[in-house]
Amino acid sequence: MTAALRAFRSTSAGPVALAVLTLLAVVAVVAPILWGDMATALNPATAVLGPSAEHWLGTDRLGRDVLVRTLVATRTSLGLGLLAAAVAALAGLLLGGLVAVLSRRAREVGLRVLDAVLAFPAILVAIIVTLILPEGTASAAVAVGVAGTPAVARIVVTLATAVLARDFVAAAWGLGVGRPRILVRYVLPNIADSLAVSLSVVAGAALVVVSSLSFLGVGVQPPAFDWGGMLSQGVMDMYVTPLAALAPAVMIALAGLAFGLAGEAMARVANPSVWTARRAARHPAPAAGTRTESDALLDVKGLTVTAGAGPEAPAIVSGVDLRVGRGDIVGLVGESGSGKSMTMLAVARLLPYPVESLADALTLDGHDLRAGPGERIRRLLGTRLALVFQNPAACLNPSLRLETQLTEVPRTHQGMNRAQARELALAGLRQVRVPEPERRLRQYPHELSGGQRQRATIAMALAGRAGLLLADEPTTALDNTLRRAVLNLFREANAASGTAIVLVSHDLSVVRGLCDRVVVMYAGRVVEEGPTREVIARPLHPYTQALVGSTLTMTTPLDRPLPALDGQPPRPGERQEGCAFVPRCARAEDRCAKERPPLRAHPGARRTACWAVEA
Ligand SMILES: Nc1ncnc2c1ncn2[C@@H]1O[C@H](COP(=O)(O)OP(=O)(O)OP(=O)(O)O)[C@@H](O)[C@H]1O
Repeated sequence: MTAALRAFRSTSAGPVALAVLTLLAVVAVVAPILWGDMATALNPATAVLGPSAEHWLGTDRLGRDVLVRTLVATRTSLGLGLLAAAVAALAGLLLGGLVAVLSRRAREVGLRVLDAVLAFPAILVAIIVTLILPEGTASAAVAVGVAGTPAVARIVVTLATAVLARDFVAAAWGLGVGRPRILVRYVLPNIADSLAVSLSVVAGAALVVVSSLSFLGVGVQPPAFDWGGMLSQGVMDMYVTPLAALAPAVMIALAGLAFGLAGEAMARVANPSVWTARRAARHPAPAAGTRTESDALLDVKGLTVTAGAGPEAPAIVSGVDLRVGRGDIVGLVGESGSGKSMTMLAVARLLPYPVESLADALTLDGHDLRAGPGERIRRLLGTRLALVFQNPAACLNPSLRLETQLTEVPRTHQGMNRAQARELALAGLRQVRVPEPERRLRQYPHELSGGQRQRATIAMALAGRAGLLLADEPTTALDNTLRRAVLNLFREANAASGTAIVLVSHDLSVVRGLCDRVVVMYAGRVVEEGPTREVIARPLHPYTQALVGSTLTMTTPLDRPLPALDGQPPRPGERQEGCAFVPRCARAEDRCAKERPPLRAHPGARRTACWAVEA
């Protein structure tokens, strides 16, 4: 069973929808074979009878068994509903896709036309189209499909417009990729999940509208019959045999509801953060926020991060220990892909799907964080942990003004009123040297430059006065002067409020200027750690030596190129048994490829994982 199907079934609506739809499908296949003749056989002698042992739901005015006819009508009703949904989906997809990739002005016109058509009730449009189309059972379904097309097209345009605004599509336009290809290769795959959800709801609605047409007498024509037609006839004998109307009505409601519930379950599957969070909560772990004995502010032991669940999932981070005391400033360095960001995201419980984590210990201020994103954990992380990410756009809500975002934490967690929180936000923006801070507060994130957005997120992180700041490449988007100013701010926050900081960087010079201690990661593991000055002055691990050797310092001779480390680190899933650095290591011995060196202690509070370094 795939993860998605498992997830579908794990929702409360999923199993019900699945069971009802399966039952309906079986009935649609089997009932016409078993009772097809019985459902149409006329018998005036048994007309309009109430329920009996022979006719459980009674008979209609032509003496036909209501239960048998209701079951046999399942095939026509479901078939026509699905046909209508398929027509609406296909035509809507084509029309919506076409409008979405038009030039901006033409798209606006297309949208207004769609909105105007949508103002007409779909059933009216369906009746008009039915009258135009040649008579036949499928005509009603096609008419309902045509009537549903503008609604699907509108959904497609809305979803596609959001994708078209993303950077990777802009890059594709820039490379000269044509409109049809943009639509098929770039837009459709990225809206498929949301679209699938909408289409299952459309299928339910289409079934109801097809039945309504038959009820009104313009849909399925006798001798063919569906639930809508049966309902129409049943209503005439409502006061004698109410079940003749009730049975098809219940089936229409049941099928419509099942499609709707399937849509809801699919919506939850399309948003994996919902169900992965639930699954995480089921992992055996201590109760949320349980206090432990650890005296460190952040204590991570044996952290493993995998790209997916189960023993086969490739390990991104393996057995990382990270201890941060109150007021400590720790640097986390390593090449791109070494797992620095994943370690940070695991601590903040923000790993993206399908990445998962396990740890022997994961405590913040003595509270166990492993029990998943419960309310207590969320409050704990919200008050004691602040985050600055590499990509500032990802941290700011595009639909809220800066003022709302910057004042949220002080108002929620520090009990400040609006004016006090605004003053604090202004001071924060001035500290990070954002020009015209009053005006900026009234602006939305898209009105700021990338560097200004980054500084705003730093101001936001510092405003919360959290005990621990996780900063992932916080100065990458900034020029040299601003970089120094931001690092000074971190230093001041640390000195004034004792804020502990974990600074993720691939730039050793940034770490050297700020951090007391440095942790070096390679291929998802810690390979060296110790006091920053000591590690940089006398690196023990061959990888750290290469890293230090390739960093520009005041004493670096400028007449020679900087030494660079050849080769690439192994990717997750490609890592071998022994030391992952072996293919690039000049000091590798036989043992290194077979046995992974453990992190061993060395004098001066240092640790390194290398067989070539004397213990
Ligand atoms: N969503 C994801 N699913 C699966 N693997 C992922 C995902 N995101 C990242 N990875 C993998 O995790 C590994 C570590 O990534 P991570 O972002 O932690 O590295 P990093 O050391 O922070 O690098 P950088 O300095 O480039 O940010 C990479 O090899 C990457 O391919």
